[in-house]
Amino acid sequence: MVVKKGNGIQLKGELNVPGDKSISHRSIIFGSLANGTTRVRGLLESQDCLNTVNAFQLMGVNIQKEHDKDTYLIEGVGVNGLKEPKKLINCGNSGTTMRLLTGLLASLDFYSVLYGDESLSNRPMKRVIEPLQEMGANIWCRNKQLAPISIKGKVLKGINYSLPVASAQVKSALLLAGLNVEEEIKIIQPKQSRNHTEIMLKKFGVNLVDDVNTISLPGGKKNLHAQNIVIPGDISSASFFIAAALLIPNSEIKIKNVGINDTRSGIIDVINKMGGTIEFDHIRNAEYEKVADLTIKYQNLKSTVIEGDLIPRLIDELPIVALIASQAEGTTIIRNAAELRVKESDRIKTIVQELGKLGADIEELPDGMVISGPCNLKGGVNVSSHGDHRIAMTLRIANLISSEDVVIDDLECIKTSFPEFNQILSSIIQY
Ligand SMILES: O=C(O)C1=C[C@@H](OP(=O)(O)O)[C@@H](O)[C@H](O)C1
Ligand SMILES: C=C(OP(=O)(O)O)C(=O)O
Repeated sequence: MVVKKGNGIQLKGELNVPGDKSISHRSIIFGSLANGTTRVRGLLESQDCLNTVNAFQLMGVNIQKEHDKDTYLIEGVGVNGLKEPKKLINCGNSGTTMRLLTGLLASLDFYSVLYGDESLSNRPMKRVIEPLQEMGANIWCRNKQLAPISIKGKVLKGINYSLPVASAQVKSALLLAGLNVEEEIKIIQPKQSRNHTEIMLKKFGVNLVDDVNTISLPGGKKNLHAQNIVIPGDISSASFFIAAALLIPNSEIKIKNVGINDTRSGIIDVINKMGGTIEFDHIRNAEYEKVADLTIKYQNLKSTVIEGDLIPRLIDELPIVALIASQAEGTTIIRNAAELRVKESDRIKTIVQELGKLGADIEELPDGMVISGPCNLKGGVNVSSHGDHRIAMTLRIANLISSEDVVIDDLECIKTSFPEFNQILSSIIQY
């Protein structure tokens, strides 16, 4: 039995994680499309979400932070009130910004161009472009599948579409296009993916039928009514601290106000399957999204199998789950997760490569990985985040449990989703 290391440190205390990234993007989008002023508390001010804010400002929406307060005010212009942007829209590193906007802009009567950084320029866009073209959209892009994307919006037809992959971004793109369509939009998903768009559309007063794997948006122009939104803490950001507390001896932390929507809480199920316990307090419903305070203590874990319906419920957490598995007793298998290959990096390849350099027993599968533990992470090497925020944060936690220091090439990319990551981590480390 290998002894897990915390290098003499432990994690203690209470913390809050910043607002949920998926819900933040959607608040900006629906707030901009509503009639009236939407107030958003706890918006995630990460680079990805700021790119969405900039996009709507370019299309004439007044979005401002209230002086000295944690609240953004969005003066909605109505579904047809956006103006043609005079500049190209920079989506940066954000797949959510690019895919959701492609859907929305396909049905609005003006010309626009979306582009992104090198990583985003290599991520698949055919998955949104193809069904939108089936609805009649005018969209052009590089090699018929990659950004930059040019759109000349027009009146679209309805669609009855079975998604080939369980993607919340594709589902949301079609629903956004559907806000301006006279016919029904019906989407059948192979597995349940995050449902924040469905929840928020209903909150803004749109009549939508959402029956687990079938979503129907009736035809006709929609009117969205401005709302007050309070954004829960992001469980994907929390997962790095959850992992650190589970793996570092004598740790005990409480993460307050975390969103635990069932379509996002797969990591909790996995920890339970590994024999671990996370305590939930003060479970409540904030604007249709479930929220709780989570207490996590150091504990011994065993291996498990992660597959099937669980995968979309923890897709962004799989890099940090791989690190947890490297410290659990036995062989953990992750499969049905080929989607990891088309994120900010090929996350199967990058996590296997980088945790492997630290000494983890980890192998690649075409659609996942096999990890045996517990293993002593030796560290003492240079590793790369590959410019991917979730790989960077996983390696930062791996550094805490490695015998020798790990040098990570690029930590700047963390600002994509979690600019306060280092500061919050430092605040709970005790020596
Ligand atoms: O809709 C969203 O907000 C997201 C959906 C997921 O992507 P896919 O839709 O590609 O599965 C996820 O990985 C991404 O971080 C955010
Ligand atoms: C995949 C992610 O985001 P996006 O697709 O929006 O770039 C992520 O945040 O891990």
